[in-house]
Amino acid sequence: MKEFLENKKRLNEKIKSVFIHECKPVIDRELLQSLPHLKVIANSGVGVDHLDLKLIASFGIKVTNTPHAVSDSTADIGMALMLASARRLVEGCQISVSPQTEHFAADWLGDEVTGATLGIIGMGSIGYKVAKRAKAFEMKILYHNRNQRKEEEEKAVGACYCEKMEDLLQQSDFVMLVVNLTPQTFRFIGKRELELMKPSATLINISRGAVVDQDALVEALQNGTIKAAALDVTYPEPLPRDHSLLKLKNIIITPHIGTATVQATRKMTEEAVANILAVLNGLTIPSEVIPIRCFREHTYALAYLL
Ligand SMILES: O=C(O)[C@H](O)CO
Repeated sequence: MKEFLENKKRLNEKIKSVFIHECKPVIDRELLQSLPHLKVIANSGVGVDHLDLKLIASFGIKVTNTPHAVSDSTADIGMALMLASARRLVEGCQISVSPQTEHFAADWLGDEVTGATLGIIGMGSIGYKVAKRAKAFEMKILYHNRNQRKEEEEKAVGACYCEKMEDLLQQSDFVMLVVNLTPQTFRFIGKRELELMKPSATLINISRGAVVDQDALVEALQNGTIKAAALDVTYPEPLPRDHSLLKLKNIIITPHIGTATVQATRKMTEEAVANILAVLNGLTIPSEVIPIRCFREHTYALAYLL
């Protein structure tokens, strides 16, 4: 145990120095070579686009994530962004605190989500939680899933499957992105896709910033191709202060807070610990991430095991 703690301290020192120098710990070949006893990288969160899974696997190191812990809080952020955008909550808040409040126009109107069509792109566990919430708001739900049709989930929430994403884009009042970032979903929503959307539609992104072509989004928001956007994720994060997206009025941007709740943080830690213990004890790993083609940016947590 003493040795374990000493090694952990040494690892923490190493990781800390990477944080200090680069503001994010890059898990590269050099770092992995310097950690010959590393057994598992336990990611706190579901997205692993920041990890080079093949490289890590080539060192015999396991990668795990926490898909169950994040689904409620991330689905809540999706709903919060949709409602805030539809009801112009941020603008309303600004009007309330501005000295010009008395000039508040009586025709200042938002939209109701009740009865509107929500198109969910990516019906994984977060997408499904979004659909359950949208059902309670009496929305019409469409979904597109690249891998497989989810018939059970479809029935449970009364969702309609769109085999072609184009159909979903053309019919939805709100389009919510809930896909993983992979080479296949990189810039998944570009000029063409935005042009397929209704001019009255809103794009909501709770997945990863790079899923959207941000230049095309700026253009679409400036020229009225779509009505508004609500993003919890951008590329990069945070956006440079002079970025065009930050100058637009018809956008809400939050700083990637999908999992930033007390409850999700506790659940992520519990899930990560369960994963680590399973690797240590040679048991079935609750949430192992199998290497596929992936993106790599940074990582959140490392577990150093003897
Ligand atoms: O991937 C996740 O779970 C969240 O976006 C936190 O990074």
